[in-house]
Amino acid sequence: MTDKRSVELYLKLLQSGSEKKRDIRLVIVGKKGAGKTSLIKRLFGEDNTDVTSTNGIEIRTIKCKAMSDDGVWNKLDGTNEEAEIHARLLKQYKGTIEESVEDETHEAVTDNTLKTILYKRSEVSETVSGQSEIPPVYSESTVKPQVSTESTIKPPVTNQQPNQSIEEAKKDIETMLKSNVDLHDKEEYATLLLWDFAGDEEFYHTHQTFLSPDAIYLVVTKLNEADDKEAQEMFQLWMNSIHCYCRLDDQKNKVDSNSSEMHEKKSERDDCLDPPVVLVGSYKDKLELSSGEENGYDPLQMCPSQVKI
Ligand SMILES: Nc1nc2c(ncn2[C@@H]2O[C@H](COP(=O)(O)OP(=O)(O)OP(=O)(O)O)[C@@H](O)[C@H]2O)c(=O)[nH]1
Ligand SMILES: [Mg+2]
Repeated sequence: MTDKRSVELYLKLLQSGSEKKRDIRLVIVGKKGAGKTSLIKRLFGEDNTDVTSTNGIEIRTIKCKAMSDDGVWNKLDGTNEEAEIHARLLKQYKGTIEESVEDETHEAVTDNTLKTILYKRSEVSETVSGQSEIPPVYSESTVKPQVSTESTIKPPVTNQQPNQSIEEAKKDIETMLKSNVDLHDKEEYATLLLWDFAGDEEFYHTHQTFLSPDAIYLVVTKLNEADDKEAQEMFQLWMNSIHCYCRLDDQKNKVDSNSSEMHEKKSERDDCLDPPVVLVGSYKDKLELSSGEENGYDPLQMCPSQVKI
């Protein structure tokens, strides 16, 4: 961040390609001691007998593989970071690699692929800026150096010679091509991010920074406190905070104090809660049920009646 030219270059390069985001952020919120961390541990089959209170936000990253169409995510074990990076980069050039494999030796594949990648890169830089502002990686035999005195962005200051960069790029691509990435693999790498929030009120002023519409929320509430006014207010606070960040248009989401209008809008909102919230009732073991309730127990009935969920 201290090298201004590198930042500009990086921002320009970001415009030269796009990728589908396959991350899901699951945010777990609720009042202090509601059982958020215990719930996560339980969901992942971990021991939850000795849980300590969360400080700030604890983030867990769970790597998965997912088919784009069936919605099933399978958890991956071990480190797949390198394979993931290789797959993400090579799949962009699937067609080129396959064409090259058909008529060339492995050596030529690398050269052709590299040529195409480099060519595409300089082509993009022309398209984006109207002039060649991004200093392309080049090789004497393929693409001519395009960094001239007219370039508005100079290459970042490094000790590397241009040929050194191209050699390193070649080596990287060779390594990737040898890494057995299955270009026909229909499953894509995906990441589940679990954000376990601390329930302390001291952290509530940070909500605006961390709550976003690009998440699914688990709101944890103690079932044995369903009649406690303070607990109800806290629960409502979480629901309101989350839905401050919805994406649906204002008309559908605005909670109008005018009651007749509110009832009309309420039914519309019922169908399209956004971002999605899953309500989890904890402390079921501490519920004192009367004899009639024991068999027909409905956790949703325990939710404070005036709370919109
Ligand atoms: N009896 C009972 N105890 C629970 C239940 N869930 C959690 N606890 C206990 O409640 C205490 C607090 O649980 P945590 O999981 O740390 O709660 P938290 O919501 O993560 O708390 P903070 O991180 O401080 O906001 C722990 O001692 C847990 O063992 C439950 O369903 N029943
Ligand atoms: Mg916790």
